[in-house]
Amino acid sequence: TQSTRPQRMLAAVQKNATRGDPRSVVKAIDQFCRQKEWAMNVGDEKGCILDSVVSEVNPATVLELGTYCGYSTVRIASLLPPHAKLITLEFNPDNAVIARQVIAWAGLEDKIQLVEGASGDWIPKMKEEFGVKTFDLVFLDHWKDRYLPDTKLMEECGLLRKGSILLADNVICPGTPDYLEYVRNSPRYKSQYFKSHLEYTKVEDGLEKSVFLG
Ligand SMILES: Nc1ncnc2c1ncn2CCCCCNC(=O)c1cc(-c2ccc(F)cc2)cc(O)c1O
Ligand SMILES: [Mg+2]
Repeated sequence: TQSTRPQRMLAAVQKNATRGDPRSVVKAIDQFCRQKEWAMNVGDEKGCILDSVVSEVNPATVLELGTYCGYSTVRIASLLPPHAKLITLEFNPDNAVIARQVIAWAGLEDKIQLVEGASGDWIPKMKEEFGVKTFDLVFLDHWKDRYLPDTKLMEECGLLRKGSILLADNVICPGTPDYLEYVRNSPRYKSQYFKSHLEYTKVEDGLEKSVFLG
Protein backbone atom coordinates (compact mmCIF):
# COMPACT_ATOMS: atom_id res chain seq x y z
CA THR A 1 0.00 0.00 0.00
CA GLN A 2 1.06 3.62 -0.57
CA SER A 3 3.26 5.16 2.13
CA THR A 4 2.54 8.57 3.67
CA ARG A 5 4.86 11.58 3.65
CA PRO A 6 5.60 11.25 7.38
CA GLN A 7 6.48 7.57 6.82
CA ARG A 8 8.88 8.54 3.98
CA MET A 9 10.37 11.26 6.23
CA LEU A 10 10.98 8.69 9.01
CA ALA A 11 12.61 6.34 6.47
CA ALA A 12 14.96 9.17 5.46
CA VAL A 13 15.90 9.72 9.12
CA GLN A 14 16.56 6.02 9.68
CA LYS A 15 18.63 5.87 6.47
CA ASN A 16 20.65 9.09 6.80
CA ALA A 17 20.82 10.05 10.48
CA THR A 18 22.96 8.55 13.25
CA ARG A 19 21.09 7.00 16.17
CA GLY A 20 21.43 9.16 19.28
CA ASP A 21 22.57 12.21 17.31
CA PRO A 22 19.74 14.80 17.33
CA ARG A 23 21.54 17.22 14.99
CA SER A 24 21.89 14.50 12.34
CA VAL A 25 18.13 13.79 12.65
CA VAL A 26 17.34 17.49 12.10
CA LYS A 27 19.73 17.61 9.13
CA ALA A 28 18.24 14.46 7.56
CA ILE A 29 14.70 15.88 7.77
CA ASP A 30 15.76 19.24 6.32
CA GLN A 31 17.55 17.48 3.43
CA PHE A 32 14.48 15.30 2.79
CA CYS A 33 12.21 18.38 2.73
CA ARG A 34 14.53 20.40 0.48
CA GLN A 35 15.47 17.64 -1.96
CA LYS A 36 12.47 15.30 -1.95
CA GLU A 37 9.16 16.53 -0.46
CA TRP A 38 8.11 19.76 1.26
CA ALA A 39 6.67 19.22 4.75
CA MET A 40 5.43 21.58 7.44
CA ASN A 41 8.36 21.34 9.87
CA VAL A 42 9.48 24.68 11.29
CA GLY A 43 12.58 24.12 9.11
CA ASP A 44 16.22 25.17 9.25
CA GLU A 45 15.87 28.96 8.88
CA LYS A 46 13.14 29.50 11.50
CA GLY A 47 14.73 26.59 13.41
CA CYS A 48 17.83 28.70 14.07
CA ILE A 49 15.64 31.41 15.61
CA LEU A 50 13.88 28.71 17.68
CA ASP A 51 17.30 27.42 18.84
CA SER A 52 18.42 30.89 19.92
CA VAL A 53 15.22 31.51 21.92
CA VAL A 54 15.44 28.07 23.62
CA SER A 55 19.11 28.66 24.50
CA GLU A 56 18.34 32.14 25.86
CA VAL A 57 15.36 30.95 27.97
CA ASN A 58 17.12 27.73 29.10
CA PRO A 59 13.70 26.36 30.14
CA ALA A 60 13.05 23.66 32.74
CA THR A 61 9.51 23.05 31.43
CA VAL A 62 8.45 23.35 27.79
CA LEU A 63 5.06 22.82 26.11
CA GLU A 64 4.90 22.25 22.35
CA LEU A 65 1.50 22.43 20.66
CA GLY A 66 1.59 20.43 17.43
CA THR A 67 4.30 17.75 17.25
CA TYR A 68 3.75 16.67 13.62
CA CYS A 69 6.80 14.40 12.96
CA GLY A 70 8.87 15.65 15.90
CA TYR A 71 11.33 17.91 14.05
CA SER A 72 10.97 20.92 16.37
CA THR A 73 10.51 18.57 19.34
CA VAL A 74 13.99 17.15 18.68
CA ARG A 75 15.46 20.63 17.98
CA ILE A 76 14.16 21.97 21.30
CA ALA A 77 14.89 18.89 23.43
CA SER A 78 18.49 18.68 22.17
CA LEU A 79 19.12 22.11 23.75
CA LEU A 80 17.47 21.50 27.15
CA PRO A 81 19.42 21.27 30.42
CA PRO A 82 19.72 17.76 32.03
CA HIS A 83 16.48 17.52 34.08
CA ALA A 84 14.30 19.70 31.86
CA LYS A 85 11.08 18.25 30.44
CA LEU A 86 9.23 18.87 27.18
CA ILE A 87 5.54 17.95 26.82
CA THR A 88 4.38 17.87 23.20
CA LEU A 89 0.75 17.53 22.13
CA GLU A 90 -0.20 15.87 18.83
CA PHE A 91 -3.77 15.49 17.60
CA ASN A 92 -3.17 13.10 14.71
CA PRO A 93 -2.42 9.53 15.92
CA ASP A 94 -0.66 8.57 12.68
CA ASN A 95 1.73 11.51 13.05
CA ALA A 96 2.26 10.61 16.72
CA VAL A 97 3.41 7.10 15.69
CA ILE A 98 6.03 8.67 13.38
CA ALA A 99 7.08 11.35 15.87
CA ARG A 100 7.73 8.75 18.61
CA GLN A 101 10.13 6.93 16.27
CA VAL A 102 11.91 10.14 15.21
CA ILE A 103 12.30 11.11 18.90
CA ALA A 104 13.61 7.59 19.70
CA TRP A 105 16.12 7.74 16.80
CA ALA A 106 17.43 11.01 18.24
CA GLY A 107 17.72 9.32 21.66
CA LEU A 108 15.64 11.98 23.39
CA GLU A 109 12.81 9.86 24.83
CA ASP A 110 13.81 10.68 28.42
CA LYS A 111 13.28 14.43 27.94
CA ILE A 112 10.09 14.28 25.92
CA GLN A 113 6.51 13.28 26.79
CA LEU A 114 4.36 13.01 23.66
CA VAL A 115 0.65 13.25 24.51
CA GLU A 116 -2.04 12.44 21.95
CA GLY A 117 -5.10 14.64 21.82
CA ALA A 118 -6.41 18.15 21.25
CA SER A 119 -4.76 21.12 22.96
CA GLY A 120 -8.09 22.44 24.20
CA ASP A 121 -8.79 19.17 25.99
CA TRP A 122 -5.33 18.68 27.52
CA ILE A 123 -4.34 22.20 28.63
CA PRO A 124 -6.85 22.22 31.53
CA LYS A 125 -5.48 18.85 32.69
CA MET A 126 -1.74 19.64 32.58
CA LYS A 127 -1.34 20.26 36.31
CA GLU A 128 -3.23 17.17 37.54
CA GLU A 129 -1.97 14.79 34.80
CA PHE A 130 1.70 15.81 34.55
CA GLY A 131 2.42 17.66 37.77
CA VAL A 132 3.27 20.80 35.82
CA LYS A 133 3.10 24.10 37.73
CA THR A 134 3.92 26.60 34.95
CA PHE A 135 5.67 26.47 31.57
CA ASP A 136 8.86 28.48 31.02
CA LEU A 137 8.44 28.21 27.23
CA VAL A 138 5.48 27.35 24.96
CA PHE A 139 6.05 26.67 21.22
CA LEU A 140 2.79 27.13 19.29
CA ASP A 141 2.74 25.25 15.97
CA HIS A 142 -0.69 23.63 15.80
CA TRP A 143 -4.01 24.73 14.27
CA LYS A 144 -3.57 28.41 13.56
CA ASP A 145 -7.06 29.26 14.83
CA ARG A 146 -6.25 27.60 18.15
CA TYR A 147 -3.29 29.84 19.06
CA LEU A 148 -5.46 32.55 20.63
CA PRO A 149 -8.05 30.41 22.46
CA ASP A 150 -5.30 28.13 23.81
CA THR A 151 -3.23 31.11 25.00
CA LYS A 152 -6.25 32.45 26.89
CA LEU A 153 -6.86 28.94 28.26
CA MET A 154 -3.24 28.69 29.50
CA GLU A 155 -3.66 32.07 31.24
CA GLU A 156 -6.92 30.94 32.87
CA CYS A 157 -5.39 27.62 33.99
CA GLY A 158 -2.46 29.43 35.61
CA LEU A 159 0.07 27.67 33.37
CA LEU A 160 1.95 30.91 32.61
CA ARG A 161 4.08 32.81 35.12
CA LYS A 162 5.68 36.27 34.99
CA GLY A 163 8.41 35.82 32.34
CA SER A 164 6.95 32.76 30.55
CA ILE A 165 7.79 32.91 26.84
CA LEU A 166 5.34 32.10 24.03
CA LEU A 167 7.01 31.42 20.67
CA ALA A 168 4.55 31.09 17.78
CA ASP A 169 5.29 29.68 14.32
CA ASN A 170 3.49 30.77 11.11
CA VAL A 171 2.24 34.14 12.29
CA ILE A 172 2.39 35.36 8.65
CA CYS A 173 1.93 32.14 6.62
CA PRO A 174 -0.59 30.56 7.02
CA GLY A 175 -1.09 33.42 9.51
CA THR A 176 -2.64 33.88 12.94
CA PRO A 177 -4.10 37.40 12.78
CA ASP A 178 -6.29 37.26 15.89
CA TYR A 179 -3.39 35.85 17.99
CA LEU A 180 -0.96 38.50 16.70
CA GLU A 181 -3.41 41.32 17.44
CA TYR A 182 -3.88 39.96 20.98
CA VAL A 183 -0.25 39.50 22.03
CA ARG A 184 0.83 42.76 20.34
CA ASN A 185 -1.89 44.89 21.98
CA SER A 186 -2.46 43.22 25.34
CA PRO A 187 -0.75 44.98 28.29
CA ARG A 188 -0.03 41.49 29.64
CA TYR A 189 2.52 40.68 26.87
CA LYS A 190 5.71 42.17 25.46
CA SER A 191 5.92 40.93 21.87
CA GLN A 192 8.68 40.78 19.24
CA TYR A 193 8.50 39.62 15.60
CA PHE A 194 11.36 37.59 14.05
CA LYS A 195 11.02 37.91 10.27
CA SER A 196 11.98 34.79 8.34
CA HIS A 197 10.56 32.57 5.60
CA LEU A 198 8.08 29.73 5.33
CA GLU A 199 10.07 26.53 5.77
CA TYR A 200 12.08 25.53 2.67
CA THR A 201 10.61 28.41 0.60
CA LYS A 202 11.14 32.12 -0.19
CA VAL A 203 7.66 33.04 1.05
CA GLU A 204 7.66 35.43 4.03
CA ASP A 205 6.80 33.98 7.43
CA GLY A 206 8.07 34.59 10.95
CA LEU A 207 8.03 33.72 14.61
CA GLU A 208 6.41 35.91 17.26
CA LYS A 209 8.07 35.83 20.68
CA SER A 210 5.86 37.08 23.50
CA VAL A 211 6.81 37.45 27.17
CA PHE A 212 3.91 37.04 29.64
CA LEU A 213 4.13 39.93 32.11
CA GLY A 214 1.81 38.36 34.71
N1 LIG B 1 -2.66 18.84 20.10
C1 LIG B 1 -3.23 19.50 19.08
N2 LIG B 1 -4.30 20.29 19.32
C2 LIG B 1 -4.87 20.93 18.29
N3 LIG B 1 -4.47 20.81 17.01
C3 LIG B 1 -3.44 20.02 16.76
C4 LIG B 1 -2.76 19.36 17.76
N4 LIG B 1 -1.77 18.64 17.21
C5 LIG B 1 -1.81 18.87 15.89
N5 LIG B 1 -2.83 19.65 15.61
C6 LIG B 1 -3.25 20.00 14.31
C7 LIG B 1 -2.13 20.77 13.68
C8 LIG B 1 -2.13 20.55 12.22
C9 LIG B 1 -0.88 21.13 11.60
C10 LIG B 1 -0.65 22.58 12.07
N6 LIG B 1 0.38 23.25 11.28
C11 LIG B 1 0.06 23.80 10.10
O1 LIG B 1 -1.09 23.74 9.68
C12 LIG B 1 1.14 24.42 9.28
C13 LIG B 1 0.89 24.70 7.94
C14 LIG B 1 1.87 25.26 7.12
C15 LIG B 1 1.58 25.55 5.69
C16 LIG B 1 2.03 26.73 5.12
C17 LIG B 1 1.77 27.00 3.78
C18 LIG B 1 1.05 26.08 3.02
F1 LIG B 1 0.81 26.34 1.72
C19 LIG B 1 0.58 24.91 3.60
C20 LIG B 1 0.84 24.64 4.93
C21 LIG B 1 3.14 25.56 7.65
C22 LIG B 1 3.39 25.28 8.99
O2 LIG B 1 4.62 25.57 9.54
C23 LIG B 1 2.41 24.73 9.82
O3 LIG B 1 2.71 24.53 11.14
MG1 LIG C 1 4.51 25.56 11.64
